[in-house]
Amino acid sequence: MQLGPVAQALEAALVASCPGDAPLGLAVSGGGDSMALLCAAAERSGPPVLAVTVDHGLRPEARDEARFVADTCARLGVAHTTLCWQGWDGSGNLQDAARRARYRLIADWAAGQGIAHVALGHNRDDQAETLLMRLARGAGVDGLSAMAPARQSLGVTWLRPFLGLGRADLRAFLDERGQRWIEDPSNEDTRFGRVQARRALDVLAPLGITAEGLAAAAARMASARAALDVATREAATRLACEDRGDVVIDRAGLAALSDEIARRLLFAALAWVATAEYPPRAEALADTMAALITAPRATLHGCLIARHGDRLRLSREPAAVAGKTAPAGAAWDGRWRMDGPAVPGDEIRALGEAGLGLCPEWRASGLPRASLIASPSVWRGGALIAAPLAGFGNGWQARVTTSLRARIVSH
Ligand SMILES: Nc1ncnc2c1ncn2[C@@H]1O[C@H](COP(=O)(O)OP(=O)(O)OP(=O)(O)O)[C@@H](O)[C@H]1O
Repeated sequence: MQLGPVAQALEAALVASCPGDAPLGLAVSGGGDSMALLCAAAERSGPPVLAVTVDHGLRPEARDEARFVADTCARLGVAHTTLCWQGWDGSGNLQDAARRARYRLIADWAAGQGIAHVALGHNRDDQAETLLMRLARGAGVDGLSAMAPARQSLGVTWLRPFLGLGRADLRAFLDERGQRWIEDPSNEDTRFGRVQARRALDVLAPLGITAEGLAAAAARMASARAALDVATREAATRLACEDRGDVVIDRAGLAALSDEIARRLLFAALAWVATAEYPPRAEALADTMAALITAPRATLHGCLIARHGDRLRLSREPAAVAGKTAPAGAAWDGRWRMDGPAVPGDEIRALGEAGLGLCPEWRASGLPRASLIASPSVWRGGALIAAPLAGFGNGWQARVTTSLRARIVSH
């Protein structure tokens, strides 16, 4: 039997990225895109398919929507789970927090089910609208890059089989099957940037600016971004080295790089040292680098950047970690682990000025004072037990669990 474009797209994505016998997770909100995903996956003969819906508890209808997906799954013979999110602490952007929580909840669910691949319903129109919204914010290559058809994060490979299909194609596929979907009322709310972008696409059509064309441009941006990542990794290998959690960069080499690669290298180094999810703003970085022409040091993004002869050293800013604590067995400041003879109640903290004063051998470490003050140390009540980077190991070792290189993949 000839497969239609929707089934074909799913098939192609699975052949490209998912082993033939692996179970497949589906993130199904009940909207047209993910309902098409559900129907197409249910029609395949192959390994088991499991669907999941996140009820963010933010709209009264959300519970009914999850029920609608569950009922449809029952009819199609697909196992279904609803996950509830109650985690918003009221801080930050609600949409962003909900989105992150959704991915986290789905990833945990997938791990619990032994599922390594989860498909999402994003389509070509989403891609084009995102590009327009990012253009409005003056985004560069990274921001204008298309979503990847397959991407690893949170221990899951996320698949987006429908990036080459339009929203209308997916709805037509559902109509053919008499399958309903939920129309999100916010899709008509012109206060949302995405809805404005959708309307703008209609206006742009006479100029020949189409979702297809914009999606193609976004794909080229993604390819350019990948090339920039390679160049940045090469620059990092040549010019930068990790030194016990700090990054040391050759200043002359950095100055000889193109602005774009220098910025990317510094972004990655700052984000690695500060375990920050996002890099600092480009303007803030430019101001800081200009200040460092005359000033010996500057702070940015929770990091201290200091000139040491012909090198720049990026280290954690002591003030940024002064109040951070973690149990001895846990990660500290997002990237440090302390291994040693722990007893219950032992705590990891930044060494601090006072702690450094208890480490007479610190100069032998060769690390600057500021790096050591921000370095991890073990405390038992008020007593310093170990400060491995400051020459007071006492049977303990400090190790960084991430790498600068891994940070230089901007997506
Ligand atoms: N509540 C939900 N439960 C399960 N899956 C969901 C839910 N919301 C969205 N998804 C999945 O994510 C896909 C994209 O949805 P949507 O465009 O609303 O996400 P978004 O908030 O824009 O996030 P992104 O930044 O990933 O695009 C859907 O097609 C579906 O596969």
